[in-house]
Amino acid sequence: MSSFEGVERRGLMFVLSSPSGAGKTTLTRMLIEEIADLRMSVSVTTRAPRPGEIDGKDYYFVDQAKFDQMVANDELLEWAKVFDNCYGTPKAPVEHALAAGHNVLFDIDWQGAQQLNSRAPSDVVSVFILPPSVQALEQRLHTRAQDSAEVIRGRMKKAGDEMSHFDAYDYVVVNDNIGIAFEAVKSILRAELLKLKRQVGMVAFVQKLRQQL
Ligand SMILES: Nc1ncnc2c1ncn2[C@@H]1O[C@H](COP(=O)(O)OP(=O)(O)OP(=O)(O)O)[C@@H](O)[C@H]1O
Ligand SMILES: Nc1nc2c(ncn2[C@@H]2O[C@H](COP(=O)(O)O)[C@@H](O)[C@H]2O)c(=O)[nH]1
Repeated sequence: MSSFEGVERRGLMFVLSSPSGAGKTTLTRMLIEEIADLRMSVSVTTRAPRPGEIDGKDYYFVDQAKFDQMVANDELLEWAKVFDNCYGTPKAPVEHALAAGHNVLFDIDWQGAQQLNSRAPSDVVSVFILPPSVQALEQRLHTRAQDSAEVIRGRMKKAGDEMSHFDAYDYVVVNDNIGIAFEAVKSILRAELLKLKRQVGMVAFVQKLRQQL
């Protein structure tokens, strides 16, 4: 448990999903920079690193045998096959962060969000990020300039499938202007952190206030 203005709080799992290129990596980086007490969950993947990606920071890059071993050893909180590669969330760091009262941020697909939701429904807050248009989505994938034309075509093909799961999320944000989308996502997180059920020390806090009257 952590403490916020003297009141003990329970950590939450904040999940962002979107079709590839809608902007969740950008938003997660902005959130981590600005919000204290928020820890990024670093996933394992069998995908090859993109230029500039750092092992242990952006992902843990592993081969299929290592990934399968992690699944068999129950080391992943959730995992899924996305665009022909495997991705998963290492369990131990998330459990340690939550136990220490931190909030944990996840950039995962709809299958992972579904698995987290069924494990810990009251601790998960999920946000689906949409692009303002299909043209903008494709443009962003090209501007990012980190995937081949073939990979981009594949991701655009699957964007519709990913988007069809928007209604399983708690919130939906259209990322047109990045500043506005960031403010929206931040407001969601701040409001969720103030929910009474997460401020587990509030009963004691109010009792103390009343005793002083
Ligand atoms: N509101 C925005 N307007 C214009 N460009 C944006 C906006 N948001 C993000 N981008 C750009 O779009 C590209 C894709 O964004 P990002 O990598 O964050 O997407 P993603 O959803 O994490 O994709 P993936 O699922 O493939 O990892 C990046 O180059 C990013 O700088
Ligand atoms: N279910 C999970 N999905 C994950 C995880 N880590 C990332 N992802 C999702 O995969 C796609 C592709 O990511 P990219 O980095 O190759 O562009 C994207 O939708 C991510 O959100 C994970 O641990 N579990």
